[in-house]
Order: sequence, then C-alpha cells, then structure tokens
Amino acid sequence: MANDLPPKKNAKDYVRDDKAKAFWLTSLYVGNVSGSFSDDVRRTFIINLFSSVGVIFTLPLGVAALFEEEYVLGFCLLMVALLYTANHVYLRRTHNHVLSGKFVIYPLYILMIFLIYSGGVKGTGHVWIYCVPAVALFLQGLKRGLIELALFTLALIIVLYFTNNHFADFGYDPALKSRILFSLMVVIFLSAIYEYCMSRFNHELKATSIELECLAYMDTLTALLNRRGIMQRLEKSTYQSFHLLLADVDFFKRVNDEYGHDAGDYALKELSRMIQQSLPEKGLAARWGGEEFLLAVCDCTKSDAFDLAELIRQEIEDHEFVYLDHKFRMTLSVGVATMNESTPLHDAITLADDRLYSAKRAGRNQVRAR
Ligand SMILES: Nc1nc2c(ncn2[C@@H]2O[C@H](COP(=O)(O)OP(=O)(O)OP(=O)(O)O)[C@@H](O)[C@H]2O)c(=O)[nH]1
Repeated sequence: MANDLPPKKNAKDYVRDDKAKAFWLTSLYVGNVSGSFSDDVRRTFIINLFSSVGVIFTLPLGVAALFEEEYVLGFCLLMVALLYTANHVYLRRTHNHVLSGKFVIYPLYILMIFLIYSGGVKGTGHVWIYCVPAVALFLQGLKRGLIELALFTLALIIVLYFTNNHFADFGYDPALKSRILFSLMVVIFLSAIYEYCMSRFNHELKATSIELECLAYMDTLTALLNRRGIMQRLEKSTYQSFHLLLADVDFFKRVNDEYGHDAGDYALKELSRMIQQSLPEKGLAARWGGEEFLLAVCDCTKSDAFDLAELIRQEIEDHEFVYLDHKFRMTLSVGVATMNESTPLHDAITLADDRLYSAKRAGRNQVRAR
C-alpha cells in the first residue's frame, strides 16, 4: 500500500511549486494578485484571459492566412494579435480593466464584421461570431452589452444583405445568411440570461457580504460599533495619540431585576443614543461589553477628554429613563486614559479599565483620569 502513495515532497519542491504558482498567478492576474477575488481582480483576470485567447487564435490564423495568400485578412488578424498583446502589457502596467476591456471588444466587433464580409479563410469567417455575445455582455454589462449587440446584429444584416460581400463566392445556400442571424440571436438571448443571473447573484452576494460585515463590526442592539469594530478602527488609526473613555453603567443589574430585561435593553439603546449625540465629530463610540461603552476622541487635550466624560456622566445622571409606565435613573462610572507613543493601545485600554474600577470603588457616578 505504501508504494501507492505519491512521492514525498521536500522543501525544495514546495519552493519550486510556489514559484510556479506565483508565476502563473502573476501572468494571469497581470500582477494584480491580492488576497481576495474582488470584482476588480476578477475583471482584470478575465480581460487578460480574453486578450490572451485572442492572441492565441488570431496569431496562428493570421500567419495561416498569409500562407494562403489572403493578405488583407492575414494583416487584419496579425494587427488584432498585436493589439491584444499590447493590451496585455497595458493591463499589466495600469490594471485599468475598464479601458482594457474596450480594447478587447471594439476590435472584436470590427474583426467579426470583416470576417463576415470577406468570408475569412475558405469561407469559414462566420463560425467565429458566436464568441461575441458572451464577451460583449461580460465587458459592457447587460444593458449596454445588449444595445451594442443589437447594433452589431444590425451591422451584420447590412453586410450580409446590402453589400457586395464574398458570401456567394463560396457556393453557400442563401438560407445560410438568415440561419447565421437567427442562431446569433439565440446565442445572444442565452448569454443575456446567463449574464442577468450572474449579475443578480453577484449583487445579492455583495449585499449579503455588506450585511455580514455590518453584523461583524456593529452591535445589533445599540447600532454602535462592537468591540471588534472599534478595535479594528483604533488599530488602523493613523493618529499618534487619542483618549479613551471607558464607561460602565452603575448597578445596571438592578434595572433588569426591577423593570425587566426589555427595560434594560431600552435603557442601553437610550444611553447609546445620548453618548453618540455628545460625541465630537471625529470620535468613536462602541458597546464594549454588556453595559460597558468605549469612546475614543482625538484632536483634544486630556483635560478636554475628561470634560467630555464628565459632561456625558452629568447628562445621564440628569436624564429620566421612561419605559412603559416605569421611570428610573441611572449613573455612569468612567475611566479615562491616553494612547500615545509611550502607552500603546492595549496598555491604554487596561489603564482606562483600572481607572474605571477605581471610580467604582470610590463610590461610582464619577470620572477618573488618574
Ligand atoms: N437588558 C440587558 N441586560 C444586559 C445586557 N448585557 C448585559 N446585561 C446585564 O448587565 C448586568 C451587569 O451586571 P453587573 O456586571 O453585576 O454590573 P452592575 O449591576 O452594573 O454593577 P456595577 O458594574 O458593579 O456597578 C447583568 O445583569 C447582565 O445581565 C443586555 O444586552 N441587555
């Protein structure tokens, strides 16, 4: 049985595999290799594939046409191959998939019209037009793609029926013209259904991912950031220094015990609203835990931060909470600390927590900044 197992890889094999993988990824994604398969990365990847497939087909067909002494056709195919190669380079340099997509689709329309007009190599030109709908709808989107495909079909009708094209030279039945048009319309219709389903699916996926992100970073009861949400913002913050206010409701258990859990929930929402209202423009507020809130303020002195904590504490002390026929009051204890070069974020949070509990021990309903 042991002989059936694949040979064990050593470290060098893994490094080689990784290099090969990186090479293919960098080539296909034209250097746009990010961790996520975002819409931009996906479009860059697919447009690069369209360009590469375009070169793979047009280059040998162009050379073959030259050998067959179809010089105009050969020249056109080689020009398209050159254009798609240049597009690959452009995409690699700029990652501008919007413009790059146009470099793919418009030459494709022109080439197809030319193939229908000239008949291509030995009258086979028309077999290539069925790749147009999928490419047009992907690159231009459903609405614009359908408009362009309608214009493309119109151009084909004109070329097929109203020009001195080379169709008759190959001995085709005249009915082939209408069959080409009808089958193209069927492919357009099927590609449009596919594109519609894909864009709806993508749209719903995006909406769900936004919703999930909100759930991951927001507290659903109070609509404030949650602990993960504020930590993410603070860790990413470019501010060298900011002040943290850690506030905890005093004897909140009593509200639940005396008036019920719903009254407790109402009080938390009302408290969050009041905190949010008092917050300066660039400040952040989060529900840190059950009845604990973390506020972060910047562009002010520590004394300003202390005054803000005192203002919030006073407002809450003065506020009468009314839930159904219950009226009650609540107070807050607050610990203030500063995050700066000498006190990193996690140390500042611990400091604010220590100060909060020293405010609790000192009798609650007060702010401590040292
Ligand atoms: N209604 C409601 N209650 C909550 C929620 N989260 C936590 N709590 C309650 O908050 C209370 C916190 O109680 P304690 O930790 O004893 O603190 P406290 O009563 O505020 O007392 P001190 O902090 O010592 O002043 C508990 O009864 C929890 O059930 C919530 O989302 N809704």
